Amino acid sequence: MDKLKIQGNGPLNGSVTISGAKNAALPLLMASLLTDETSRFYNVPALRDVRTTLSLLEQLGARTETDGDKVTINTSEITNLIAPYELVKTMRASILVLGPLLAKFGRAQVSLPGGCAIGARPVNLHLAGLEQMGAHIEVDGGYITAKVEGRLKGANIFMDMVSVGATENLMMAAVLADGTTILENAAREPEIVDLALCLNGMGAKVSGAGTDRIQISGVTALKGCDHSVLPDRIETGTFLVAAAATGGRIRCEKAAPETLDAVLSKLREAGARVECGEDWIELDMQGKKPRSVNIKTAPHPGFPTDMQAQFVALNSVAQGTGVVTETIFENRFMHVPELQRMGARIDLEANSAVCRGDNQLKGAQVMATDLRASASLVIAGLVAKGDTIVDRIYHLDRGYEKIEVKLRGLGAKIERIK
Ligand SMILES: CC(=O)N[C@H]1[C@@H](OP(=O)(O)OP(=O)(O)OC[C@H]2O[C@@H](n3ccc(=O)[nH]c3=O)[C@H](O)[C@@H]2O)O[C@H](CO)[C@@H](O)[C@@H]1O
Ligand SMILES: C=C(OP(=O)(O)O)C(=O)O
Repeated sequence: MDKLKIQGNGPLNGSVTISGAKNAALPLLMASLLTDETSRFYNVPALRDVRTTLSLLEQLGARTETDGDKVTINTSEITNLIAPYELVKTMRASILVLGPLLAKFGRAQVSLPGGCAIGARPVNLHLAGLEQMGAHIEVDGGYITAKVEGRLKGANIFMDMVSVGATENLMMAAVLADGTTILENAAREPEIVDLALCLNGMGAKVSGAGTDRIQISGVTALKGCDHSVLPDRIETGTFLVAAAATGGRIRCEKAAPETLDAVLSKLREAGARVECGEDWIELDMQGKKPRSVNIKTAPHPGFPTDMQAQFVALNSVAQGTGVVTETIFENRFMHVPELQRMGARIDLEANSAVCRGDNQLKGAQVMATDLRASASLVIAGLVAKGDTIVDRIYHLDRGYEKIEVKLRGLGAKIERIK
């Protein structure tokens, strides 16, 4: 199993190119199931989750070709409508084949994703929305079996929690439904806007994406697409926090600053000078230590839960005390005990982490437990005195493209140990 060895060596400095967003790429690739034609995607990140998605699509009968960051998918011969446990257990986003398969082929069988390190993560909203659109759904033996007679029917769906995945699944189901679907209390994440943009490019009629009310007028068929994946706002935020924690100065190229308002505002509060252009962000700590910040996660445009762990690492070395409150997932503080092993002074109180800064972390052997927890350990390793070994980095490889290569480009001493 690969590990990362990090030797804390001062401020990050330089320029880094941001990859396409994992959380945009996964639903976009699944959307190729909605057409018989060929779809072409650009700026697709080379990630484990993308490879898993392509394997899943291939199992269903799609033909895929990857050439650098371009992925071509032909879905003219989908022969299998089952997403098996072996793949779904490694990537929860596999549930996103359910809406497209049901809308296009009238049936699908998808393994229940089950819980994961950060929480239970049920899919009740996905299933309830599809049922409202006329699907008959059974859950048995760990599998969701969904069927519909003829086409799905447009419906007015109110989701009583804001869910990114349910919004995406129902949006993809609704584009081929008979009639109009309204999704109320929809998630407003930039990745949903990107999906709507792609679907409209395929001939769908989606409006309101980016607001909490999305309207979809169903059409009978969609064509293939040519779509470039949105830049990864979480990868961008992770590099910016790493630079801030080390007192450094970096420039993120090919980024999407407009998707990062809440994160940039917290970085400014932490004392960073942040400047943005159309597709770049520069952060400069001017050699200073960051100040601790208080954070409360919330659905977009609130502060993203996927950036929470990185800010816990930042607060652990910043000046003063910062309180980080997690409101989206019930178990997303798995990084805290590992950071404590490096000397971080953090108290967990209900769903808050009270981080006392003014502290020098020390390198240690730590274990990655989930994707963003891993990122926080890497950041801690960059500011710690001595060597840090991060184990189980397969979590990191799900969502960060060549993170050690990119960090080395910024001057970090980090290597992958096979
Ligand atoms: C691949 C992808 O895009 N993953 C992102 C997506 O995950 P994902 O789409 O799984 O997250 P959701 O937005 O659905 O989850 C938000 C909350 O709603 C709950 N819930 C969700 C669905 C449901 O049917 N019932 C239910 O109770 C979840 O348990 C969680 O507490 O959004 C999360 C929240 O921004 C991010 O952390 C993930 O990185
Ligand atoms: C939780 C995350 O991803 P996923 O929903 O794929 O588990 C994440 O990207 O931080």
